[in-house]
Amino acid sequence: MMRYLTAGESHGPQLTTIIEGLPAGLSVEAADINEHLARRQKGYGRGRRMQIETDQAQILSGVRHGKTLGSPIALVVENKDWTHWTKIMGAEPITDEEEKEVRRKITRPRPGHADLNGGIKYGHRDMRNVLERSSARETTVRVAAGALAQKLLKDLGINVACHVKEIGGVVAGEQVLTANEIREKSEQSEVRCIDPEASEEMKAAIDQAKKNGDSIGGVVEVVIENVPAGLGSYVHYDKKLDSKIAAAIMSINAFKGVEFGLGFEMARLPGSQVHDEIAWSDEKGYYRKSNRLGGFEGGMTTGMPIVVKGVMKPIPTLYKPLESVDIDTKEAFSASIERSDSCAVPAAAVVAEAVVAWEVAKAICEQFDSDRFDHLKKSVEDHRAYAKDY
Ligand SMILES: Cc1cc2nc3c(=O)[nH]c(=O)nc-3n(C[C@H](O)[C@H](O)[C@H](O)COP(=O)(O)O)c2cc1C
Ligand SMILES: C=C(O[C@@H]1CC(C(=O)O)=C[C@@H](OP(=O)(O)O)[C@H]1O)C(=O)O
Repeated sequence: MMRYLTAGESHGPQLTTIIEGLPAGLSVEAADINEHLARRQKGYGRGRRMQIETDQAQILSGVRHGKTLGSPIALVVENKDWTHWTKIMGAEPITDEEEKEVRRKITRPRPGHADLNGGIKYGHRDMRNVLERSSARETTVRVAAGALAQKLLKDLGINVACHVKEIGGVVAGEQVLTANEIREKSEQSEVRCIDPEASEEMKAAIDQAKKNGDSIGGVVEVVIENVPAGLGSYVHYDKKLDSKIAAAIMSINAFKGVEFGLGFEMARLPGSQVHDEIAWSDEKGYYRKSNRLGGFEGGMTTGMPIVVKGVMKPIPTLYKPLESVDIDTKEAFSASIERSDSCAVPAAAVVAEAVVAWEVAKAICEQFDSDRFDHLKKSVEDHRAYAKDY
């Protein structure tokens, strides 16, 4: 089974992930990962931290001469910012005097961040201990793990893309494009949006929010094309692949909702305008005449593109902070102000792409012969041929 763990604090020395279960013999190089790390760092609306970091993955185990070994893969990404935080974030004990000097204790929790709940849960009186791990800095290594999943999918002929549909109420116009076209067009936009006019309006909305000391959220979409039909299962609740993808999206910091295909609009439409008619052709085998369900029926892939959206709430840290309470004095205060992004929706789209790719790759490796990549490829090809003529 494919799985990974991550470790690391936002201002600690590095982020680490250990990834297990990828087949042996998959071609992988650091460049495959770094491409996605760079994409995640980009995007209009990010704060100063992204000018400090240049995220690069070091592959420490599990890959030899450009091929996976089948053994656990350890990846690390350094935090360049660590050099400014060694005393504040170091593991070694410090004296009371040193602590007074270096500590930036957080006692005024930010509404919408993990500060207060995390402090109560773990008994921390300095909510920096919560912030450091609840920070979306951790998504760096999730994108690194997702990059390996994306490499596996790519080598099986499965294309993955993401783009931004909405920021701060500005909605991109609808376009019918392939995953590769979405990737190409969205990468040309500073907000990762395929509609150039909406891109400019989104940037203006971000500027305005920043000027107001406020933040804005939005909607991202992930598209995965050429997925084999029948991934996942209907036989048990925990085997439904759409539910795993939904959980993966919801696990991204600040994500509050998920939709497949027409999503919540389905509530307002009759069945005849929601379900996708089934057809068969010599060339394609079974297909759907539309893809309003976003690639899933019964917790299983239909073979049509997976189309999933996630909504990101506005960033919680506000330069004009909301009211909060100091946990030492219980007095009302403005919440802490930390260096912050004003909008991270374009970056979050890349994270969404990575976590969805991971779930799809994992489902493939669970369903097919996956100790060796060459066997996996053959097994997927055989299944495609079988499903076509079923
Ligand atoms: C890519 C990305 C960047 C983020 N940047 C910030 C930020 O600069 N400041 C902030 O307060 N929250 C930021 N967030 C959101 C917080 O991490 C998130 O709101 C927090 O962990 C609380 O979790 P919840 O919103 O899921 O409840 C970011 C999220 C993502 C995905
Ligand atoms: C570091 C990243 O995002 C961070 C996510 C984040 C948060 O609270 O989630 C807060 C900010 O961190 P800092 O306080 O160091 O400026 C963001 O920059 C990153 O995406 O790599």
